[in-house]
Amino acid sequence: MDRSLYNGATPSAPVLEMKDLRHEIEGKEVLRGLDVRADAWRIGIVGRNGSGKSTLIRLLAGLIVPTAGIVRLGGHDLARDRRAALREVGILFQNPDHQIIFPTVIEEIAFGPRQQGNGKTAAEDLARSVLDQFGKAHWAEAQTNALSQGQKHLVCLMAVAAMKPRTILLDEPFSGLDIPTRQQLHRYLAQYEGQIVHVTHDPTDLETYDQTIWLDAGQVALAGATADVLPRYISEMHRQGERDDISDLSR
Ligand SMILES: Nc1ncnc2c1ncn2[C@@H]1O[C@H](COP(=O)(O)OP(=O)(O)OP(=O)(O)O)[C@@H](O)[C@H]1O
Repeated sequence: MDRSLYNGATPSAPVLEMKDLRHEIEGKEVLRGLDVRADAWRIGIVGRNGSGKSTLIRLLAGLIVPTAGIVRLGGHDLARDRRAALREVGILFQNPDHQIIFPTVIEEIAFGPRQQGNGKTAAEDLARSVLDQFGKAHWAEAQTNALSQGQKHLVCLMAVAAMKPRTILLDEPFSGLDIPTRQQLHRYLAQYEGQIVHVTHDPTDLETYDQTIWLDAGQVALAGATADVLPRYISEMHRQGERDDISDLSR
């Protein structure tokens, strides 16, 4: 893969770094002292519902400021350095309807490059080249509201890719999609030359990933090579599935 295109003058992946990272929401400590360093091109974040995954993704993207501690991506504190954020990071959320704002595909994809300072024609040229790269040149004038959910996800991915961030953060982007659509979107994602940090509770999403961080109740249960972390996560999830903690209202 030619990673030099993606703001990546360096051949190494951006480093995710957390030092005693803490975050409270409405008085509840959602993240409780995370100390992690991960530096692969493909990083997964797994954990049960409510373990703090989405909060961590928002902190990494700089969308929220931590209550205490340090969180950096590629050496940047993105909550404080919004210019770097625009260049370094793109984020894909679970629901594409919350992300798509323009009536046509080309306008949607050209929006990010416009925000980055490109003129209208240059931004549209960039958008067309991304559509071409994904084999979707014929989608340019399509109405975004007429697309299927899977197609909308792909438009969001292309819109993020058009900004060429070094890192794309994915927050459970494929939940609710059927298996063939998920497989196809995974193939498109695999083509991305930049770094991908993918939050999911589904370990099958991460089988090909290099490193995985497992969050449990706002703390790191385990972090390291996916080949080590994932089997232990799966067996613990099965063990917990035998119990009945769904009835526990303190979670
Ligand atoms: N806006 C909010 N107000 C109150 N509590 C919140 C808010 N956002 C998150 N929380 C709480 O913070 C904790 C972590 O939530 P978060 O969404 O980060 O977890 P998650 O691992 O992404 O969960 P899921 O897999 O269900 O999306 C949960 O207990 C949640 O109830």
